[in-house]
Amino acid sequence: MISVADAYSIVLNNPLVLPTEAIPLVQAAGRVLREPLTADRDLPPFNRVSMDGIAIAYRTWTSGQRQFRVAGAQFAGQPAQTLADETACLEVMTGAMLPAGADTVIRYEDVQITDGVAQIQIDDIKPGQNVHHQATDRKQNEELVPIGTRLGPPEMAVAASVGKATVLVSKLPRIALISTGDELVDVAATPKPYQIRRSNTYLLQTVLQAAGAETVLLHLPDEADTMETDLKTLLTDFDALVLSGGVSAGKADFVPGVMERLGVRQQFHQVAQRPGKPLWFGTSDAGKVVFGLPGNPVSTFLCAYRYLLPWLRASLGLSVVQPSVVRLKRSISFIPKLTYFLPVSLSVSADGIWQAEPLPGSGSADYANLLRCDGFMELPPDRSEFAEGEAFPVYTFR
Ligand SMILES: Nc1nc2c(c(=O)[nH]1)N[C@H]1C(S)=C(S)[C@@H](COP(=O)(O)OP(=O)(O)OC[C@H]3O[C@@H](n4cnc5c(N)ncnc54)[C@H](O)[C@@H]3O)O[C@H]1N2
Ligand code: MOO
Ligand SMILES: [Mg+2]
Repeated sequence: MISVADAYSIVLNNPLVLPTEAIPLVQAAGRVLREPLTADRDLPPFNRVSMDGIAIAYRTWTSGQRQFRVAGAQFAGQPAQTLADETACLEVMTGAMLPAGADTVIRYEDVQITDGVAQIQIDDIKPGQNVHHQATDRKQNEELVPIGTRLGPPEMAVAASVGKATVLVSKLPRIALISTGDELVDVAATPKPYQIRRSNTYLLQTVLQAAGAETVLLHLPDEADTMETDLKTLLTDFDALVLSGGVSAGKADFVPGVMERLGVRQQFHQVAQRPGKPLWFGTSDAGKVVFGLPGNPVSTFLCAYRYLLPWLRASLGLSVVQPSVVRLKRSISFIPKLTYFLPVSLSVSADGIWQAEPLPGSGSADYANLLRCDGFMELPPDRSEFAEGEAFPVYTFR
């Protein structure tokens, strides 16, 4: 049995090596960049007028001039005009190029235009005001967004503005989510008294799709030969397999043995944790990855958040998300020498500090208990009493 830390580093050291694909930017939201985004032009690319008004040469203001003949108008989308007569002004619109010969813009709210003459009505203007000067924000050829960044709203805006009509991203991994167990029936079925509906794969689909993977939900019966035949094909068709069930000590727990026969190298089996002790993890020479999650739903759930999700993020080239550290709202004890992942609900105390209410439920098959929880608090294996006010990492799933 290995520690949580060792299991976690083995999992993170075996990410998928995902190929890249060039896709239209309009389909790329949420995908992970595999090329840097660089500025093809200065940002902004020209001296951009930032207020509707008039443009003048500031030195006329300092010489005492307050009235300006309106010599024309510069609109956004037009090449820059020239203020030929510096004692005149040009009307300018937001987003327009600042006309040559002008350097300062006064808003319409601060001028009175009558019969083609603009009268400035404020006492103080600054040189260069209301102009968003070229290259103020970023310079041409500067790297704006590094490889390994997920394309969120700001990144999509920048990608569009620098002209990335197609963008190189990590191919979405194809992951088979496979429940095992003869007691399990389909969601649409009416279970017999000794059957239950298979819920784990729906939970796993929710976790993985949100993080950026293509998933397919499958089910295998407790038959070693059928499992071996089907899993052999699935290993070819998918980048990774996530099984739930069939990894503990039961006579129908065939996953480890079948994986061995299929040449998937066991990286570890059993972790010193609760829930999730029977966790199995393996890799194949062809670069495929297999998670054998313990079947108890809370165990599947915890292993998905503590191991599978960080692994998917690493495979996509994303950085690791650190858990938040939260104080216990009341003391709790846990005797076994295992890392305990305690279901908790989170709230803010009167003095504005996040706190965690222990909600152990009735154990790792009590998936309904998770409905009132926000995450799992990780309690270390080398002690059994945890006091109110002590702070520990929490893996949130909300
Ligand atoms: N003698 C021992 N027995 C067990 C041990 C052990 O160390 N020694 N480990 C316990 C722990 S911890 C867990 S977790 C479970 C894990 O067992 P398996 O991974 O073999 O899972 P199954 O036996 O197939 O199922 C366990 C439990 O979960 C239910 N289940 C399974 N799949 C689903 C699903 N897709 N949706 C909903 N519920 C599911 C299944 O009906 C069983 O009740 O082993 C303990 N035993
Ligand atoms: O992994 Mo188990 O979930 O502790 O029951
Ligand atoms: Mg079992």
